[in-house]
Amino acid sequence: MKNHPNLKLCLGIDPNPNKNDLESFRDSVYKHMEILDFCSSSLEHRVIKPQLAYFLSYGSSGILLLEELIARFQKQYTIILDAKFNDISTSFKAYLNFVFHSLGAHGVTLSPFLGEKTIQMAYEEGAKHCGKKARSFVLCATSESSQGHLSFIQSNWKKTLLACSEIRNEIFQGEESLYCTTGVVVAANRNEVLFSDELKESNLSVLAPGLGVQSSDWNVIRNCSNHPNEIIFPFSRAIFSGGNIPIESMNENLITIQQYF
Ligand SMILES: O=c1ccn([C@@H]2O[C@H](COP(=O)(O)O)[C@@H](O)[C@H]2O)c(=O)[nH]1
Repeated sequence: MKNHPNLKLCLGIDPNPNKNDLESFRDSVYKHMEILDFCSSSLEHRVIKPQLAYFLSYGSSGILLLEELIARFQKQYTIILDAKFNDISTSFKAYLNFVFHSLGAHGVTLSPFLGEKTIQMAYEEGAKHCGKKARSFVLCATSESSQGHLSFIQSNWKKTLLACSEIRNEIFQGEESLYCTTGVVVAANRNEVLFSDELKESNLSVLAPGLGVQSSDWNVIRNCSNHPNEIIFPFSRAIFSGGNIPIESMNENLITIQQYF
């Protein structure tokens, strides 16, 4: 990590206990928090990515726990809510209020399906609330995607990159210190996009999920060491295993992964 400041390890918060009850979920969330407490001084880049779906599945009790987690770690960490939100702009504004105002997260993942206006809103709202700490990521090339009729959605990834970088240039008008707040999701197993000239020239920040349990080739991290973009690699199950393993094992997993950075 010290040698490659563009590469950032992100702790993915996906609490998913084997037992399907609120008490087990709460225990799992608190185990994640224990590691976050422990890491808040030792990790060089402190980025976390809570997956909204797991919290939502416990209704209002899950959301209360998410609020607690974000309030507790908001200062030490950059918090990206993995929610993949979008809607028409009036409704999307309410999603953004939830992320940046009610929760106090620093960024969100969003779908580009409804067009440029909502991407602009997400990038602007992030910078307005969190300045340089903001990070919002538009889905571009995901770790799972259609191989059938719907593959057209992602086959135009170059246009997604172009749209995002043009929106960023338009919003920030050369204020380059804010460029890092705007990004795209390009999964770590999407080499054709991750190592493309288009992505490198875009200067967009990259959220690259898909390592850990989804792929065993963690060398992609080292292969990115000369990449010009900021690349954030989230690891969830490979560290926390949904919260189903002892804290000591989580720590060991984290140490193994850190060696790749
Ligand atoms: O393309 C994508 C976009 C998002 N995700 C999310 O990232 C984590 C991955 O968890 P791991 O346990 O590290 O595999 C999860 O929350 C996904 O919803 C993704 O995997 N791929």
